[in-house]
Amino acid sequence: MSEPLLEVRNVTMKFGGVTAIDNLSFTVDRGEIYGLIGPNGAGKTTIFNIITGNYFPTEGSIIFDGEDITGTKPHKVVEKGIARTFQNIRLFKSMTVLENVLIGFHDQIRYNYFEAILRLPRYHIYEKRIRAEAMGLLEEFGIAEFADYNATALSYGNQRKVEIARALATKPKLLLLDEPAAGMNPKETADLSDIIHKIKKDYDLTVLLIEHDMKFVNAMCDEVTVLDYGEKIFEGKPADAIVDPRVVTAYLGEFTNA
Ligand SMILES: Nc1ncnc2c1ncn2[C@@H]1O[C@H](COP(=O)(O)OP(=O)(O)OP(=O)(O)O)[C@@H](O)[C@H]1O
Repeated sequence: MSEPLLEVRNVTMKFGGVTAIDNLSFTVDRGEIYGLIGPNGAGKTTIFNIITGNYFPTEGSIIFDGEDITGTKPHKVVEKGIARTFQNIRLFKSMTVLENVLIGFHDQIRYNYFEAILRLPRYHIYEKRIRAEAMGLLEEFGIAEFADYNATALSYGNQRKVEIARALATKPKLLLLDEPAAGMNPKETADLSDIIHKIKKDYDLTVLLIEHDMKFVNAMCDEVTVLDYGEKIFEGKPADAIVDPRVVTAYLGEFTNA
């Protein structure tokens, strides 16, 4: 039986006179890969920002794992088990690939400041364990050989993998991916969808993703919600979305080449 992990309940978001989200509700079940699609400006990123606590909705609520998390601060949302990646990759440019992933482990570090300064045994034990876990993630993503490279020296596709690895380091139950395939070539996109399927299984994840690439959505998602001007115009299987007249009209035939 399906069990809800994330519920977006009657959410409205207004920015001055602009209604970015209009009374939106949808439910993401545990273990699902759920897609949020829609033309530019439809409100997809705004919904991510509400889920992650970056925006407080004008109306409505966000229920995660049975708890109302509406308005919870972003770092607390991460602690509750929601991690995200961004439309424009956000890596620490002056850090190595490994250091970027280590940042994701930050919240789990159980030694205090003095132990760190004095380099006491507990510090070393945790540091070693965390580095091994971070390297394990890089291996899983096939980028361990670049661990000591500067993050920005990697190809776009590999930088995206580093960003997802960093999100996974926070041990999320729900992973939010904002246009993960944007800017990738077909080979990188195929590679990415294999990885998302694999990590979903290995880490017992639920995934909510925003995407424009309908081929990718079709290959990835169990279910989709289509937004247009902040309103839900379709909910169901991706294969049904691309033949739905309201969806086709909203995209003005963008799918014909998908
Ligand atoms: N902080 C903000 N202040 C004012 N308006 C905003 C803000 N954030 C988003 N909007 C507006 O809300 C609407 C939805 O934007 P949003 O970025 O969520 O769309 P999107 O579906 O993610 O688009 P894209 O595919 O281009 O990323 C747009 O009209 C946008 O201009």
